[in-house]
Amino acid sequence: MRPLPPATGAWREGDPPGRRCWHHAETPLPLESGRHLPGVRIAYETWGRLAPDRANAVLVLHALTGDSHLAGPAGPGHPAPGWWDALTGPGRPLDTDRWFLVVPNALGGCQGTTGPASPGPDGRPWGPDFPHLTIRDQVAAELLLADALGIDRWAAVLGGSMGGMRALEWAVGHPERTGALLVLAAPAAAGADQIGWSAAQAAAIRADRGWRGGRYHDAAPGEGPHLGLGAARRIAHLTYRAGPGLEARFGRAAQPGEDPADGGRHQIESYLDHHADKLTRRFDAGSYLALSAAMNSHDLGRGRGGTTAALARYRGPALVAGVTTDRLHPLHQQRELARALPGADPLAEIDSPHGHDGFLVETDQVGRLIRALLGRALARRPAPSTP
Ligand SMILES: CC(=O)SCCNC(=O)CCNC(=O)[C@H](O)C(C)(C)COP(=O)(O)OP(=O)(O)OC[C@H]1O[C@@H](n2cnc3c(N)ncnc32)[C@H](O)[C@@H]1OP(=O)(O)O
Ligand SMILES: N[C@@H](CCO)C(=O)O
Repeated sequence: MRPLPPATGAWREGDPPGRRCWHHAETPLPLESGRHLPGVRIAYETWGRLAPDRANAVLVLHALTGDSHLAGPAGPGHPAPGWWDALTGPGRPLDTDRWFLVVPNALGGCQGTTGPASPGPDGRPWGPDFPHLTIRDQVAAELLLADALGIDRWAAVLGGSMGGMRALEWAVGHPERTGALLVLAAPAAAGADQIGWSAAQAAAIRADRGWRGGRYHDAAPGEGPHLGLGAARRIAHLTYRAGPGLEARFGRAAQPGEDPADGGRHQIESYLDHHADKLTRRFDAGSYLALSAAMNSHDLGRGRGGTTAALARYRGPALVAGVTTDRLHPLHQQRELARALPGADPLAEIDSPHGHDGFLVETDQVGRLIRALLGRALARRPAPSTP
């Protein structure tokens, strides 16, 4: 058995609290663009115990503004509570008595992993000089983390939205290391509609005077591009929810204490203000743009002879699910994935009025899918092994 490399999980001066960090210091990470990213740090968290044969490791991949905090409350180092908290723990779908869960913050992110706010080669924040990233670059970094942890093959790789894109790239790019695959609310390739919504959000950020061409990380507190990021979140949040669901929830109702006939807000306006305010307190605008660009780069078929040929590379067990009311990554995109993946079950539908965010909100339904997929992963494990 290979020992864990000594640097793994070591806390270094400057590392964020509440996470383990792995530093890939030896060589710069080669990127799809031809550029190289030096000094990559991956922040990650784990739950459960790695079995002696290392066959129970499951990689769980977060969406655009998520991070490594899969479960647990908000607290020092964790600006938000765990995004699948209800699904994680002993006896839960992500059963920590059985599985060793590894959750990295994506490359380009802002919760510990190297991103635009991280120090660049001159010691100052990268800002606009941070290299363009693709989903494949993010997976390349996660591959290095897997190597550092001594995990040759994940029992399963799971993810939703941007996490689903990375899960798909793991399966297609590294099928021998992907034991089973669960993809939620993600497409085989980003389409015009998604790229268009993303462009509107990027324009909102860049229009903010505080953006300063992306060189705002040294600005005084409160002088960053918060207004632009907030506007981007409002646009994005509408794509994460469904029109009829918002209609049923808010209709034309006035925010209590305000009168829309006299310049006050409707409830929906206040609700979007709230989500914008929350995000600007926990997220970096440069990361938002870098990760959005990575999502726009997503195309499984690029350089692989097209989507169908790419998906045929992965023959392991797979489950693909979409949300019935998702207007960002509509259900037909997941249906195409389920049809083209040789080992996939028929498309699973998450029945929800909440739109794209259903993969975060509908925990009962998502939990059943995770149990089904991990049940198949368990059946494929080479030999019994307890953590
Ligand atoms: C659970 C978490 O916070 S996850 C944190 C990390 N986040 C991620 O990884 C993914 C990003 N997260 C998200 O996208 C979202 O937070 C989701 C999908 C998890 C939110 O799902 P829901 O809980 O269903 O959100 P919902 O749309 O009902 O919004 C609830 C919030 O809106 C607020 N709200 C509702 N109506 C109004 C209104 N009229 N005016 C102002 N605020 C309002 C609620 O008070 C609540 O505030 P809180 O989140 O600060 O407690
Ligand atoms: N609401 C989620 C969905 C993105 O897919 C997020 O902010 O990460």
